[in-house]
Amino acid sequence: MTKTVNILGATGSIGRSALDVLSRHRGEWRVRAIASGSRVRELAEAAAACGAEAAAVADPALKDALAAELRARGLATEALAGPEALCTIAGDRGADAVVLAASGAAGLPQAFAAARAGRRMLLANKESVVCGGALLQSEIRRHGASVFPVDSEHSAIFQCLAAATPGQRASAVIWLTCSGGPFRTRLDLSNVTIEEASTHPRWKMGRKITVDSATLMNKGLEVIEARWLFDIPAERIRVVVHPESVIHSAVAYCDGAVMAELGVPDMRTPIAVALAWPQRIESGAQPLDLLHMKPLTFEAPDTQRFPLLAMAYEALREGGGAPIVLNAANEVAVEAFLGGRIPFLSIAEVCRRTLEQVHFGSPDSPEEILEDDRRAREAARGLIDSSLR
Ligand SMILES: NC(=O)C1=CN([C@@H]2O[C@H](COP(=O)(O)OP(=O)(O)OC[C@H]3O[C@@H](n4cnc5c(N)ncnc54)[C@H](OP(=O)(O)O)[C@@H]3O)[C@@H](O)[C@H]2O)C=CC1
Ligand SMILES: CC(=O)[C@@H](O)[C@H](O)COP(=O)(O)O
Ligand SMILES: [Mn+2]
Repeated sequence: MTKTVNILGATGSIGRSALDVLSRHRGEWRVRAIASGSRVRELAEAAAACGAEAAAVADPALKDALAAELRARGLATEALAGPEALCTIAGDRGADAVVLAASGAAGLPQAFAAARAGRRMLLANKESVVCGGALLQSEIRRHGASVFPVDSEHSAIFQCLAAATPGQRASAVIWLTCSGGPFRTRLDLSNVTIEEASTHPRWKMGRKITVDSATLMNKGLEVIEARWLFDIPAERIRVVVHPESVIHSAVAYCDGAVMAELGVPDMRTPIAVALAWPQRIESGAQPLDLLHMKPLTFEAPDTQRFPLLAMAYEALREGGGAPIVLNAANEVAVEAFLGGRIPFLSIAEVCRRTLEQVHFGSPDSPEEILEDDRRAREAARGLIDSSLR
């Protein structure tokens, strides 16, 4: 029988890769609904290509524009708009799976909606795991939802842990691999350009995550993501720089065995894993040719030049609202950097100062998380504005 899937963030890098994988399995999978932030033309094009029954934009003011784009392509796709419509799509019990691939904390309500509806969650949006913390995990368990990580490292860890017993997991150590980003060997980061920070050495991704990889904040977010997705404390999560991005992460067991997942850097592989698990399906990714592979190298991350990685560990240790504050400050600072308002090095500085300034306890609801997120953003923007005066 054909299965159905909804995709949040369908116009983005992950969303397009997911549509590509699905297009190879039209007999088994049908796309039911897709959603994006504001780019209505791209969303309508995606609807035309995948035949979605409904399409939604987060911006409520764009409903008519979306409807016009759909009509212009002769589509009967229903046009929806607004954050509630996106949550309805995320929690749609008529879909067998939902791909959560919005960028940033904007994806948080969608993750909670999917969790509360007990969905099969194909989870790319790491910010929702970072901000949702223990609360999101408890909602996932309470409502019988299941999470299949799409983030490449977490997909690797998921596969390396798949056969582990609870006893084996209890002492397992996660090796989270990190490309090192575009500035791994660059000593002076004071004159980094937007273009340089927006070019990843191995992966083609959205702009925000690409800058996060350049600051190593991406790895910091991934440490927090791994802590919650695998219920493993920070002390047993280690980061290793592996510039070739062939080993996507590894798990070390107490007997000395280390399980790793390898592959070419292509997000269609983790998407296919998440979609089909425990089966495996063709993804379109090239096979890894072990005979012609360059040497694999490893080094320790430099937390002096890239302090955001250490800040993420600290935020995790501090707990409460600290990861929410760090994430919010980072989103604001990255946006300011990409807008040409602050230099690259100020991203970490804005995060550090916001963490010093703003403290919240553990949130009790997604609404409280969003309120903490809003207040942290306000503080980060204040710091940026005062630094520009
Ligand atoms: N790209 C990658 O290879 C990887 C990405 N990830 C994670 O996946 C997520 C998506 O990343 P990526 O695809 O690169 O990002 P992109 O910037 O390429 O795409 C972001 C998507 O989110 C949509 N969007 C924007 N605002 C909202 C909103 N309020 N609600 C719903 N959707 C919204 C955008 O729509 P619009 O086009 O209309 O703006 C777009 O479809 C991030 O959390 C990232 O960290 C994780 C691992 C790898
Ligand atoms: C593809 C993916 O999962 C990204 O998160 C990628 O890992 C970024 O690479 P680095 O953050 O290691 O540079
Ligand atoms: Mn990743």
